[in-house]
Amino acid sequence: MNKVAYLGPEGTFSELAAAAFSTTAARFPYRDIASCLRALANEEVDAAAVPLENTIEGSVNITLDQLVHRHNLPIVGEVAIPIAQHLLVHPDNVDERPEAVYSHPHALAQCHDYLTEQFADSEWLHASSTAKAAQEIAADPGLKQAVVANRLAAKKYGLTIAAENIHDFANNHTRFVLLSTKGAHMEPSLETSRKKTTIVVTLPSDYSGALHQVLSAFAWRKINLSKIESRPMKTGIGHYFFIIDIDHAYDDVLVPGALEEIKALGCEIRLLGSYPSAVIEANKEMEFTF
Ligand SMILES: O=C(O)C(=O)C[C@]1(C(=O)O)C=C[C@@H](O)C=C1
Repeated sequence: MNKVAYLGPEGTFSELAAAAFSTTAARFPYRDIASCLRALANEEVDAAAVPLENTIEGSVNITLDQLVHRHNLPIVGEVAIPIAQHLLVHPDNVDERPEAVYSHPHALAQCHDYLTEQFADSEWLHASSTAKAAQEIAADPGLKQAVVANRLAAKKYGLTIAAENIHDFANNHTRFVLLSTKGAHMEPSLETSRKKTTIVVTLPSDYSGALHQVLSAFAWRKINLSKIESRPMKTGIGHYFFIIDIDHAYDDVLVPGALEEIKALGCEIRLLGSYPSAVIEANKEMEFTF
């Protein structure tokens, strides 16, 4: 893989994930997740590294919805990386109380308890990414705002860490997926024996027990599912599809039979990918490549 798109600017968690997927690929920052996926669809890049789910805040809906409704971009790898959120301030403002806290909405949500305790009276402002907030605050000390971002962003934009590890739960990880239409794959050092398959299931119609029947096809074969989530089909209230993560490869002995059984029930199945899945533990230094 030569070029990988990520949510920029430099210093986001997405850039850390892109570097974890490949230490050699050139990293290309984009202004939002939809632009990363468009760049891949338009073949400006060979791959995109985008967040899918966080242990504290849950799914990144924009990624799920873009993958289901807008594109046909296969998932070729997954890595869960540790997320340590810090409070950063401009070095000129270390002795002042910040007038607002600025960051990506997911980062603010991961620090909700801390921010409620420390900054209940301040405004919490949304940025397009953690590093974007850091970049803007670094450029204008007059703003007197604090930023929630990682250590890499502090270093890159010359901000001071005023408080460390402000996320509300210790085990904070975000799952990122690598998407590619060009046969890109993740760093061999990350490859584990764990394989996962993600499918989108649409039920034929809303009748009692429909989802139960789908789940039974997995249950009696003892196929473990690691996630099931309903998302709106965007066609009307009460219309949902299900995104299901299966803890096995697509061609694993019992999986094809389960999927055939679900199709025989009249369900539509779309494969989003079958891929190796890795976890980087919290004690591993993530900024090693920068
Ligand atoms: O803003 C960033 O640094 C990102 O990479 C985005 C993002 C997200 O979308 O959840 C990624 C990981 C963290 O959970 C917080 C923010």
